[in-house]
Amino acid sequence: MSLQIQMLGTGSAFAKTFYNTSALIRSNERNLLIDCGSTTPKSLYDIQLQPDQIDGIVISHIHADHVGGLEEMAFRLLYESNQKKTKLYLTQAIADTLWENTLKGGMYNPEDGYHSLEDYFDVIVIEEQVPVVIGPGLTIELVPTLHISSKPSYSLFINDRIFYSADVRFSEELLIHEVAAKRNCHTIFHDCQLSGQGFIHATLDELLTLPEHIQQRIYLMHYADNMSDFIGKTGHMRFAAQHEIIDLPE
Ligand SMILES: Nc1ccn([C@@H]2O[C@@H]3COP(=O)(O)O[C@H]3[C@H]2O)c(=O)n1
Ligand SMILES: [Zn+2]
Ligand SMILES: [Zn+2]
Repeated sequence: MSLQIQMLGTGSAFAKTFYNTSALIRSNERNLLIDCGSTTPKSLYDIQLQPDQIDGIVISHIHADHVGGLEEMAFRLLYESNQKKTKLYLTQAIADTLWENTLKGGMYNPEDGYHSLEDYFDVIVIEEQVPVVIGPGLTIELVPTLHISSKPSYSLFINDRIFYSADVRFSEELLIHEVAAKRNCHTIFHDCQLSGQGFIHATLDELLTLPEHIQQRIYLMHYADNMSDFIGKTGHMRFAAQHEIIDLPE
């Protein structure tokens, strides 16, 4: 069994030199996409991966840098790949609003029989905080975390031992108690706002308050275009690089 994560993008919502933060989990020939932002299809194109080679997409929350590429993925599967549907893993809270408030504008096409999310995707509604088997050697669990108040938003545990924050505010409780102490995650992918106050994202200054043994497990992602100004200033944490493939212990 092998498990790898390839960062398709490591940029913030407004980054222009990095693609939107999104990752490809590669496990035993299966490809699971975490989020699909507006620039994710171009990143997949760069690594020569076609939409029909993606086995599933899991959605953390509804912001364009995390779901803005779904329309293209669905249309290309439909019109270029023989009406193939990809699996879309999401919670009920996300399913309730993704179609109605984000995708319907471009994708509602009753004339041809396209009325809902299910007409484009093989929708798999998953419970919060319940691990779901994606395939042999791969489980994911979506845990609700705080990003924008009143907007459903999730971080992920992969095989219980890898934490992927998606977009979250800094939380010592989450990182020190849940991720490090309780689950003993060996690898952590965390969003990082490099400067300014972190109203809705964890800032670098906040992450630098974590103990060294936790920082050592952290790859920083979702950073702005001025990332290079911060090389050498991230304590024991590393920047995840775009298209970098990281081998993960299972
Ligand atoms: N209350 C908010 C809401 C949004 N934003 C900015 O918009 C971006 C949407 O994608 P994101 O990756 O969550 O980052 C958000 C902020 O840059 C913000 O700065 N404050
Ligand atoms: Zn984001
Ligand atoms: Zn967001």
